[in-house]
Amino acid sequence: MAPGFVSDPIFFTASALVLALALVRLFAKTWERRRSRKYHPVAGTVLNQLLNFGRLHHYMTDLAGRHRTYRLLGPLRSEVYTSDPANVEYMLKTNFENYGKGWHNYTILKDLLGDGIFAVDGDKWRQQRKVSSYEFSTKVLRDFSSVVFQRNVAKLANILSEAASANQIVDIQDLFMKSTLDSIFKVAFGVELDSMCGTSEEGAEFSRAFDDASAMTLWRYVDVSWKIKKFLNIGSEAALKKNVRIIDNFVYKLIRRKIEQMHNSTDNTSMKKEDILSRFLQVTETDQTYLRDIILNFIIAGKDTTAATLSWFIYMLCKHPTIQEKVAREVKQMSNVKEISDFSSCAASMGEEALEKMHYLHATITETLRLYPALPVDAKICFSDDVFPDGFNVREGDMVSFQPYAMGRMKFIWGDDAEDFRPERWLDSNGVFQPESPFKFTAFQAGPRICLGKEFAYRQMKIFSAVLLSCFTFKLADAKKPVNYRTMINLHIDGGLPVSITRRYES
Ligand code: HEM
Repeated sequence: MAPGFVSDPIFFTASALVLALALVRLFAKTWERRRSRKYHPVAGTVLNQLLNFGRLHHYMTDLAGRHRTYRLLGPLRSEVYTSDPANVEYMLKTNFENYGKGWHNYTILKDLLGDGIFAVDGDKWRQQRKVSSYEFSTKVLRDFSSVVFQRNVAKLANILSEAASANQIVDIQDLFMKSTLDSIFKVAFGVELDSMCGTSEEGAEFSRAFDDASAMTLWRYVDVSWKIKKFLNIGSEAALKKNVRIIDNFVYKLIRRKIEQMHNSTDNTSMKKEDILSRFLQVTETDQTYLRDIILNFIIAGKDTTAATLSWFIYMLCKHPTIQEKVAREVKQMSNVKEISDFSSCAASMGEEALEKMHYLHATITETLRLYPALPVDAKICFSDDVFPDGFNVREGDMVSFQPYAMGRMKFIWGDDAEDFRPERWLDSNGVFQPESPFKFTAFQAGPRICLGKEFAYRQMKIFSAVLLSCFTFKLADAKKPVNYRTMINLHIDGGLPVSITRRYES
């Protein structure tokens, strides 16, 4: 037999030994590396979130006060929560590609939001972002939406004026929800819903179903048994399914009507440019499910966020009457409204030029968003092992969230008066608004996925508040009743905001 290495027992044993040693060293090194990795402190478990569900953001703020970044352990994954601006910048911008909605968020959000911009990553996101950003930057949309906001706030002022005459208490949050729903429907889909004046029972049913479905979708983040419930069609999942059916019926009807209008229109070119839905219809007319998803995402973006912020804004002004007066004085001065003859002409005086001069109003809205951000927590999934700027590791599959609500209350970010409502913190010595880093003031997110409707939202909120504060003063109907949020995707006031209204003008 020819001498062969394999048949030599000494050589064989030596090779096996070397290989075994190399494997042991590799294993030891990997183990050592793993062991020496530092992870953010564990502050509790997701069970604690469940137990604190009704006061979830208070609970998370308490934890953030103890650890800038912390972990909560869960049965399936670890959850990392950060309020550190350096970490936020890293995940939203520096290493953007490594943090996204991921499969986890997608499965939770899918039943309500489908494949809409809020739920997806990658090409689906890029395509919707591109078309929507173009639409939002056009002057046509800006001018058209301002007119819609002015018309809707004039309607709202009429309702409030009647309530003032009758000494009636109104739920201002409910009215804001309806008027912003009307506005977004008109701007995005060219449809007059008129839910504010109550002419559409169907619209009211849709709005209710949408709110409930949004609360049940958020519940999935803390309810580990949601998939079983969905399979068995029981409890919150059965209710979610029912609400989604109401939403779908409404939206599909809207899409079919729009397609019909487009087909019947003789002047097809102008028809196609009219609203955001028409624009998307040009891209993907046949896929109605995809259109349904796009629509619902715009509704959730445009309705709840703005209405909730306006409600907290009025709440803050009721708690701080001197600030309410100061805003009203600035609005009067900058808009040149001498007396209120009718609400439509008052609204028409809130043009872009006048609004731009209202720095104190801008600061007061921004201060509201600092303490009451419409999206209190924002979760991403980490796609591969990573190290945050604070030196701690995050693992592939971890859910990583930044927390606008908790961040707005952190002394290490805003100073000792972090919890005080103080619009002046946003103004320089000449009273000019000074923006903050979006990684510190995270209400609109930051980086490539920063809110697309930020300018749109500010314009709507400024037009609404300028008109309402020119015409009325607001007081809490019951100053002793505690005001809290309802835990859901957006930060709504639980049970609404009942206020009494007095006219600022002679009737
Ligand atoms: C006070 C009002 C608003 C606030 C605080 C706000 C905040 C936010 C936040 C935090 C995100 C990131 C959400 C995520 O992680 O997916 C976002 C995204 C977005 N917002 Fe807003 N938003 C407001 C109003 C609006 C309005 C009025 C519109 C449009 C009508 C709008 C359109 C969008 C869109 C399309 C996105 C998705 C961007 C993307 O993923 O690329 N937002 N907004």
